Amino acid sequence: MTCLTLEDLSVSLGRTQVLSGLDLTVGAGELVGLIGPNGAGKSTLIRAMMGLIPARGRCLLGGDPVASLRPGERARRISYVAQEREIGWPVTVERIVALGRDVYRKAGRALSAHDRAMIESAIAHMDIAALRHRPATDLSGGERARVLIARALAQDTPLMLADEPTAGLDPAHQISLMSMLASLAADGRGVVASLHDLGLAARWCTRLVLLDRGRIVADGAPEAVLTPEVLARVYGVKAHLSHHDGGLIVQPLSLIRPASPDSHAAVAGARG
Ligand SMILES: Nc1ncnc2c1ncn2[C@@H]1O[C@H](COP(=O)(O)OP(=O)(O)OP(=O)(O)O)[C@@H](O)[C@H]1O
Repeated sequence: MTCLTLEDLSVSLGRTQVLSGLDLTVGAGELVGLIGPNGAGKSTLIRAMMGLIPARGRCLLGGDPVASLRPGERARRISYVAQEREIGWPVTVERIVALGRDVYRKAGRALSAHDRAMIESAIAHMDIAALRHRPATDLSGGERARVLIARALAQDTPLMLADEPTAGLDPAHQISLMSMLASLAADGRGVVASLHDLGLAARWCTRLVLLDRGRIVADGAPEAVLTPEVLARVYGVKAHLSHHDGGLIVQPLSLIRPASPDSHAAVAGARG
């Protein structure tokens, strides 16, 4: 089943064309890692998938144009973890996570037993039980990130879009988060996460989509996308690639040279 379809999607911000002619489908059961250098367009793409910025072409959510959905309907179908982790109000962590259930409740109605169960499950998955009564404004960056991911989890949507969800997390919480995203996908949801850590992307994602200067230059299994040639041309790095427990290990080692201007054409053959 397809969760999300992009057809010839392009986005301009100001006078700059940031995304150009993207075609992509995300299926139920996929954990798609969106990778690419700084400025490649990952956040812009996630925001366009959410219908938060105007785009040309089509972005369909289960067949419906995302821009046509009312905010409440969209929030029942996609959860979104933004790159920004600012929390403006000094409300408790528990209340922030509970906001994820607001999309299912009429204003003023009490939380149902199911709402409470989803909130508790999200709190447990993100290991924030000890923080639940703390004002969210007093938390560290990584703690705040885990609270905002828990809110998205509590939303319990068929598709989750997460913009750099592992940024600022310690290694244990990074692994625990990626494992949880993989279980969401294994349960039949679609998950798209932008990632800079190529090791995590290779280890956990079922598929990688590599963006470079607003275009998809590779799309496929981690082994097909993260080749030495692609890493050199798109990121300008030499990396050590190996296998452990049947999974790909990627460790960037050194700079080669900046990605060349003709990198789009050169790596086009890696498209899946
Ligand atoms: N409002 C804007 N007007 C013009 N250009 C913009 C605007 N917002 C973003 N951009 C440009 O769009 C490009 C893509 O930005 P985006 O944040 O999507 O990249 P990214 O891949 O998420 O980068 P990073 O890995 O650094 O977070 C960048 O070159 C950025 O400078």
